[in-house]
Amino acid sequence: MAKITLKNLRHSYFPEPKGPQDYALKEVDLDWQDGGAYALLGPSGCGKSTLLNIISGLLVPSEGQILFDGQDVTKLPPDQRNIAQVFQFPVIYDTMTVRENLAFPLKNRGVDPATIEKRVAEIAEMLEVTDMLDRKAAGLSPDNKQKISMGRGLVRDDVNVVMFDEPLTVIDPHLKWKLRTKLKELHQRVSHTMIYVTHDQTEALTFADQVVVMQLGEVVQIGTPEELFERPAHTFVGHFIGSPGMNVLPAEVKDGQAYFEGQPVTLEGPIASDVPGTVEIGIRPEFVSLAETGIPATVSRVADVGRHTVVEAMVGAHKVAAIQNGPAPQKGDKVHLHFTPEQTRLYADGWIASEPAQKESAA
Ligand SMILES: Nc1ncnc2c1ncn2[C@@H]1O[C@H](COP(=O)(O)OP(=O)(O)OP(=O)(O)O)[C@@H](O)[C@H]1O
Repeated sequence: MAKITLKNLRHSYFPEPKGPQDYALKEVDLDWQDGGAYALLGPSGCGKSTLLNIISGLLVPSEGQILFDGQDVTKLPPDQRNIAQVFQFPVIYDTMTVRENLAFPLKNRGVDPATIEKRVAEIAEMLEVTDMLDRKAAGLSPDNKQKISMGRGLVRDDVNVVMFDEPLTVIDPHLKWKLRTKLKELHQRVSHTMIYVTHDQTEALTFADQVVVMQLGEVVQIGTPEELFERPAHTFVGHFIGSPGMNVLPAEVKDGQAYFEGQPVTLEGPIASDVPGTVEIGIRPEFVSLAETGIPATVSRVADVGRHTVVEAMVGAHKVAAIQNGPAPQKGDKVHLHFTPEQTRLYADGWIASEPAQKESAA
């Protein structure tokens, strides 16, 4: 295993890129720590596959370097990078048994038969496929085939990184959660560096210790699932993670005070008195409550989603979502909204511009 460093990485599919819009990857500087469980999360077209292909060696970046434990591998072909990859669709040999499929990557590398037998038995036990070892792969269900495909990715213990590219695409929805949890457990047992590529926040947040969020060819935030939820560094992260996503509301700043629709709003911490660019307030629906006083609003929609109610209320022309655990109002009700100050952030041109709340000193 290795620490993977991406240094000043940029990639354009155009031979002569004219500006940032021509780059699929704009500027990526990243360290993937040895043994980490990472998710690469972002919408379709944000550059996830481009980044993955650069790490695996299928693509040489237009600019920048890839280092494995400090060694430059930018120009090395895939077979010299010692990487295991699990794709969207199972890559297994139908004519072989499950045992032969799992053994294949080891046999290919000349590993001795006793070690192969031991390792295959371990991986089969972890994936709960021991009873299938002597069955031909052709007869397996799609999810079992994908399990074997994952097993082939995990069976070698000498790889630098195991990369999963949307591995649950073919899996039935009711089995997805099972495999997702299994993968997390497998990471804890085999402790390989793993990179899990997905556009699905649930998959990313369940699997990863660190989530790398990408948008339009850029990394917008790297953090634990809690950090991404608690304090999104960019409004995109706030929108993309959470259900519903963060409210992003147009704001004004005068003399260090933020306003939404003319109403003063208390933020988590200090801001510069003159915040440049487009200014917005970000507050998650979990931290908006209906109160006696606050910002006047009219309820426009009430949705009971089981554990709680999502209330949408209009403040002028702007919709604000609030998660309510108590009695729900009705459509058309006049209400007041209260934003929890420690959870209310300011964003300038999309990026966070308020300071975190000052912790009281223990003096
Ligand atoms: N071979 C290619 N030639 C030209 N443009 C490409 C090529 N591959 C990808 N792109 C463009 O590069 C950008 C990033 O694409 P990429 O496939 O890396 O994104 P992604 O996040 O993996 O999306 P998806 O989840 O849909 O695969 C997109 O604008 C895409 O159209």
